[in-house]
Amino acid sequence: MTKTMLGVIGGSGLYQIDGLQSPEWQTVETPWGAPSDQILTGTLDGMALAFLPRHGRGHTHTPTSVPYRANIDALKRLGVTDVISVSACGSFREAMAPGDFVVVNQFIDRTFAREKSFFGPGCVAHVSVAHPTCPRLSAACLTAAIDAGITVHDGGTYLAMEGPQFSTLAESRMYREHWGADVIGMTNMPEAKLAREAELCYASIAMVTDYDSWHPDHGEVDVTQIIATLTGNADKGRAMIERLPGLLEAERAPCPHGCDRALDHAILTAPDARDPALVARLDAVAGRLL
Ligand SMILES: CSC[C@H]1O[C@H](OP(=O)(O)O)[C@H](O)[C@@H]1O
Ligand SMILES: Nc1ncnc2[nH]cnc12
Repeated sequence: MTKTMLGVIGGSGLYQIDGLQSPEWQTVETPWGAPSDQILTGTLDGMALAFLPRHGRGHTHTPTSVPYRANIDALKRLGVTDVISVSACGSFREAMAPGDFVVVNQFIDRTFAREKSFFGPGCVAHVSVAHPTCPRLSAACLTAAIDAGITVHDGGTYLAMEGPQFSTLAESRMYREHWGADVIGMTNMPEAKLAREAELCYASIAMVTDYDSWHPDHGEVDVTQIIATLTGNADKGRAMIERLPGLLEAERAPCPHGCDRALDHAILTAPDARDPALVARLDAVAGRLL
């Protein structure tokens, strides 16, 4: 049995968390370059936790420039078993109102300018992302949010766009009316896909900050308004995270949904045909099998 270690990736407005015992900002190097920032490690109610601000402290990374591979590799390298992704998002549903949380369980990936896999020529792998989030970890987040008094929606489809500009009105209407998306953001992809490749359980908690541009009564998206909503609700995210150690097993049984075994039958390249340099870079992500 492995010990549970939580990894929290904080999105816009969540650049640090308080209340950790033995907090330490650590520099982690990876074969994929530097993560977005140093990683804050410590314990929360006896459970090891690593926190990484996705855009860096000071918000220096754009959604496109976030080093997604380095971030996931660094968390895995530190021993993280379960990743909680916290993000801001726009809403396509009247009922998913600003300030509400959504436990995302599906994605439509419309990003196109990012490295999306740890694998490549010389070590080819195909993992399933049919169910891209971990139901066990998502259920714990849902309970934590309810316990923290947050209005939270159980399940939702997150459309990941490239950005950094927000959507046009026509795109917003198309995603909402024809594509069945519930929320929109710029960062959960390829993060979720990479977490699956790295055999990490992944849950996504999206905080609604706006109604994108489709809503007749709300006008267009305005980043000032988004930040105001985020700032006013930042404590909710922290309150949810604080409750997670009490809801997760300290000693981790194999994930009932197989997240931690995602690579079992995924690597296609024959052992003698593998590129040694790529295999070396995969030490943290796929060292279990390579
Ligand atoms: C601050 S508005 C746009 C920005 O906010 C979201 O970031 P994150 O997902 O990291 O919370 C959105 O995806 C954009 O990157
Ligand atoms: N409407 C929106 N579109 C894309 N990303 C967002 N992040 C917060 N609100 C957003």
